[in-house]
Amino acid sequence: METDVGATTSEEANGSRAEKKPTVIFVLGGPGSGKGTQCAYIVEHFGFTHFSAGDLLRAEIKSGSENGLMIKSMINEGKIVPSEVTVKLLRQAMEESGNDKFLIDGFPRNDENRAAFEAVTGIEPAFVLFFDCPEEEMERRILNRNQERDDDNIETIRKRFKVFLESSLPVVQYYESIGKVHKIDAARPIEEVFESVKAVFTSINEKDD
Ligand SMILES: Nc1ncnc2c1ncn2[C@@H]1O[C@H](COP(=O)(O)OP(=O)(O)OP(=O)(O)O)[C@@H](O)[C@H]1O
Ligand SMILES: O=c1ccn([C@@H]2O[C@H](COP(=O)(O)O)[C@@H](O)[C@H]2O)c(=O)[nH]1
Ligand SMILES: [Mg+2]
Repeated sequence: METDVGATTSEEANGSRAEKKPTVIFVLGGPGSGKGTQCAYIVEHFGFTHFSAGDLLRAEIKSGSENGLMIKSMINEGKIVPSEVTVKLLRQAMEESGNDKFLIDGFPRNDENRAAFEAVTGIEPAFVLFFDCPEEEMERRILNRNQERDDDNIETIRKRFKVFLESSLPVVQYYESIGKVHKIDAARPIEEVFESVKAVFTSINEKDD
């Protein structure tokens, strides 16, 4: 069965039945803080489907889409791709997944992203995981990562850090102000970080029972 992401059913239009919205968790943190790494573990243990917004954008470049060149040049400059492009890709991926529990990694990147996602899908995140890590550690990790990403060079990394501080941290602060952030110390070994992540998911599952 397809997950209905932000669509309105005829019954809803009549006001007779509200559609159950999918559960979305935003996974935020600076470049190289370990978002993708931890999401892989969460998927294994808690049955979520993981979408990295960056991965979806890189796939869009590879697909030869008409937006490909624009996306490629934004990524190479560490800039934030327009919300309409990213939200469309996320919405499509969620609809096609067949799941109703999503980890959205590396999005929203700015306040406009956040507002566009909520307006288009009608979904607010259940909570936000924020991986907190010092810049020197993130830089070390990215420079040691061998994924052949065009933006994993020191010049673009510094631009990505600047954009993170100026545009993405305010989104985390917004969610903090409404009590939705679980902050994780990400400057520890992978297994230790996951112990803290696991504790968040376990306590939320217990509350739901
Ligand atoms: N806790 C950790 N300690 C040491 N290395 C780590 C840790 N977590 C992840 N790494 C490594 O650091 C690199 C970056 O991790 P990852 O790709 O998960 O980060 P990310 O937050 O998704 O980065 P980006 O925002 O650039 O996509 C990878 O090579 C990964 O293996
Ligand atoms: O919502 C998003 C996510 C990513 N981008 C662009 O992609 C790169 C790489 O993102 P990662 O999360 O590190 O994979 C990022 O620097 C942005 O240029 C985006 O525009 N919007
Ligand atoms: Mg990543």
